[in-house]
Amino acid sequence: MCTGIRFTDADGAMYFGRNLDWTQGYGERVVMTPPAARASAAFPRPDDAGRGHAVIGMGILVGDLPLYFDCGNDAGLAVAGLNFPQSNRYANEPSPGGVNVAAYEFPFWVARNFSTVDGVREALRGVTIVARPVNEQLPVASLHWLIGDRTGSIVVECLEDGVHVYENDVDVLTNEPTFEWQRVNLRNYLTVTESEPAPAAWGDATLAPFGSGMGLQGMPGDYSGPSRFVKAAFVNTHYPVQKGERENVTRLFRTLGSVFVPDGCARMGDGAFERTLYTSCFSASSLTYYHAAYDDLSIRAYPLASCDLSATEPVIVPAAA
Ligand SMILES: C[C@H](CCC(=O)NCCS(=O)(=O)O)[C@H]1CC[C@H]2[C@@H]3[C@H](O)C[C@@H]4C[C@H](O)CC[C@]4(C)[C@H]3C[C@H](O)[C@]12C
Repeated sequence: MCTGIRFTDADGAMYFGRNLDWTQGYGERVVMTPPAARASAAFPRPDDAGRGHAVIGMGILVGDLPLYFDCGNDAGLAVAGLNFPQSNRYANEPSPGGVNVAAYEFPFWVARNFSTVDGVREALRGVTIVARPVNEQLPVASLHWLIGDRTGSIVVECLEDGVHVYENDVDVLTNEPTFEWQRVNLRNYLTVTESEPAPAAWGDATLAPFGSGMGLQGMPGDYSGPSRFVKAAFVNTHYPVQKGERENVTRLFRTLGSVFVPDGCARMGDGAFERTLYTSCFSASSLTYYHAAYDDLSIRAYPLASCDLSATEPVIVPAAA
């Protein structure tokens, strides 16, 4: 399970974040890729030459290649990959003469080369996303992606008939099934409300609400993809707009906290429990990546401005003091 969200503050600046729900980590760290770094691309592409956006996020380094789970860039664009194992169909082979991107490099390709969701949407018309493993130890991960900037967010899914790009008017993504299904399913919950219900008359009996929060009776509380989608969509679209970095980071962590997966509740087929290994937040206002791990309640900040942007290869970023 994983959940991604996006929203904007009172000044229109974007905050973007995710819960990474899984059984084990991959040795991931906060990685910053400076503008001048050259990372080897899986396929020859016009964007190979020259500089790109500075990118910061959670990932692993394989040689000179940053494999991001989620990241943001110096233009305020952010992207996150979430598990999508049943519906996902990447292309098996690259398309000759076209722009090909391996699934493992997709978040980096997006954050490296684009400044806006509009730019990504436009570019994706001609892109093939290819099922290519990183190496023998790191096979293909079946994912779909949430991509956001100050104007909104899109979801990218590879289905039977190719790459789909969906406008995301609730700014939330979880896991299976498809985004289209999850968006239609929200209509099952249109009667849930933040308001306290009025007392009801049942014959001679008057039934008074127990208190506030009862309007959400019927809101699912389990940890499945559809249930987390509904809950996160409700909270994300009802949380009052905030002003200020601290207030918006709080908003992001509290919203994702509403779908946080504690240990012992979601067992996988292999017997291990999934839990929210970390929650991250990218602030496009301050260009800071924030991170909190499952067993450490403090939120650590990694400002892009504190990184050595003149470096020539991706670097692991220590938390700011
Ligand atoms: C497992 C992660 C997604 C978490 C998630 O969505 N959980 C939901 C589980 S469920 O469906 O609801 O059961 C994904 C997100 C990013 C993925 C990683 C990134 O894509 C980077 C590389 C890519 C390589 O191909 C595989 C290793 C890997 C290091 C990936 C491992 C794993 O698939 C990650 C960490």
